[in-house]
Amino acid sequence: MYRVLITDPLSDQGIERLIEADDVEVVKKTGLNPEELLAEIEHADALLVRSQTKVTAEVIQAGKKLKAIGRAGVGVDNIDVAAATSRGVVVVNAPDGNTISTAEHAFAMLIALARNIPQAYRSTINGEWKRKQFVGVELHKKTLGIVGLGRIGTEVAKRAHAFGMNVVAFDPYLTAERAKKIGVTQATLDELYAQADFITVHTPLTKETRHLINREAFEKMKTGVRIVNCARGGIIDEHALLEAIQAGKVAGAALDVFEQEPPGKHPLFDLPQVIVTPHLGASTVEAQENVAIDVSEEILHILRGEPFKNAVNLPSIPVELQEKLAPYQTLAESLGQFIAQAAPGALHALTVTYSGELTELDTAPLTRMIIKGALSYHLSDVNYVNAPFLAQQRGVNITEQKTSQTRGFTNLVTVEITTDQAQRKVSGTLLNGLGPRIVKVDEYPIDVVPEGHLLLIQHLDQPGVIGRVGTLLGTRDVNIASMQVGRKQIGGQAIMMLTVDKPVSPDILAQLAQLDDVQSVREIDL
Ligand SMILES: NC(=O)c1ccc[n+]([C@@H]2O[C@H](COP(=O)([O-])OP(=O)(O)OC[C@H]3O[C@@H](n4cnc5c(N)ncnc54)[C@H](O)[C@@H]3O)[C@@H](O)[C@H]2O)c1
Ligand SMILES: O=C(O)[C@H](O)COP(=O)(O)O
Repeated sequence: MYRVLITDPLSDQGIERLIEADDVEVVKKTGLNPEELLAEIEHADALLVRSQTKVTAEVIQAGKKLKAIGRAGVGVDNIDVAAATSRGVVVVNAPDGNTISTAEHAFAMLIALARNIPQAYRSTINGEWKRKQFVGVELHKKTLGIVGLGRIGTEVAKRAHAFGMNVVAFDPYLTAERAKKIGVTQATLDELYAQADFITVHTPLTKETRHLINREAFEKMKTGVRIVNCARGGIIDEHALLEAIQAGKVAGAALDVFEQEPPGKHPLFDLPQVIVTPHLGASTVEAQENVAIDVSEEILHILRGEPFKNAVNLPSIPVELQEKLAPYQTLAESLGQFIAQAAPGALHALTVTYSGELTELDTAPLTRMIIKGALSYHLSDVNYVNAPFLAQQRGVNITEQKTSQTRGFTNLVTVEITTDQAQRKVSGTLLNGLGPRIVKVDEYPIDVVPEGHLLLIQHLDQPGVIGRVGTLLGTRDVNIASMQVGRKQIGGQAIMMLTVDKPVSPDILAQLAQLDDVQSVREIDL
């Protein structure tokens, strides 16, 4: 039974699939203080949050069974993603479900700002009738500057067009083709500042975007510009915004998000030009249901070991590619496990070479499986998420390459490692209908199913050596299920690969290594 802990308010309809799942126990505990969260997380297999819960490294560390963190929404800045990655915890979000709601909210804020709606409302219900004071400006024929033309920025652009606005956009990843398709003028930030009557930001909060809109930026803007932030507090320097409004440079600002949330009594709130909402961008019935459904499904997939798509700390793999790579996963992982056990010493470098039909695919996910397999021999907490991170942390040099040399196989994966004591190579293939096979170890051709208990023995190709190995194992009650011998030339270096029915004890391994003409013995468990 998987325990899924939910610590922020989520739509009940949205989490129905989790509640109905036979293998899941849902525990809803909102408003936990940090100590309570640390206590609860200890028993959770998955954690589901919105933007309120701060999922710190300490929380992730305390989650001894934690496999997944689901964010019912877009921004993951309340989650220490790096800490999750290093612990092998998958972080998934729901990037699409609240796009429309947030774009509509940003547009609502834009109109409210242009027409002083919140200020006029407050004045009117207080018994005043100040028609002159609340004269606004039209959006029609004005220029809207959009900083960050992703999902939400693009939806805002569409709405701006409907209102007859010119749209200029800055996004470092915006191509000329995409700008043309959306109907926006691509601009540098400085050009955008110089042209825009309204500026709305729709970027994530990152090192680059923190205080992107600062004092220098305000200086480059038109006098009378109006600013909207429904993305993240911190993208706009609130202190610089306050000064720019007081100086008359900025005519008004509409803010849904703040550097500190909740912001408490903020100096910006004393300015009549500022209108605010309490982080409501995604707060619609529809968006909350969408994101909760999306993230619940993702969590179920992760817990059940099924494919999932919106991982924040894993590269996304298109479904068609997932389907093509799926049959190779076992081969990839077992080649990694095999090679790590075949070579003694600390791993320095691992090179994977793909050939045959695999050269046409994006093989990065298979390399990840190989790294996982190789590291799992040395480390206990390695998984598909943290394997490349752990390899990098330990200074292992990973190389992936492709070659047209097929050596007669329709597909071939070769893994070569260098440790501080040895260098070894193993090649495997996926035989149509028969599954994975190891077809070469170093330069010796063999044919072995990569599973169970294997003995890899390096020896001299001399009469009697095979018999001596067989006799020793037999007398020590170790049954040999299969045996393969590979050699390059008669009487030269050779390898023996045995599949045995049970693990072989260290003293038997030591005795095997002492036999005449036997040079080395490695036990490999797959
Ligand atoms: N107020 C809310 O309730 C609410 C709701 C949903 C999303 N959001 C926030 O809105 C933001 C955007 O969400 P989205 O779904 O559109 O994300 P997205 O990833 O689709 O788009 C973000 C865009 O920002 C661009 N970008 C990144 N760095 C940039 C930079 N330095 N300058 C300019 N552009 C840059 C990216 O290229 C991308 O196109 C996120 O921060 C998200 O957390 C807020
Ligand atoms: O990044 C998001 O998805 C929004 O900020 C929504 O946050 P919320 O789930 O706390 O409303």
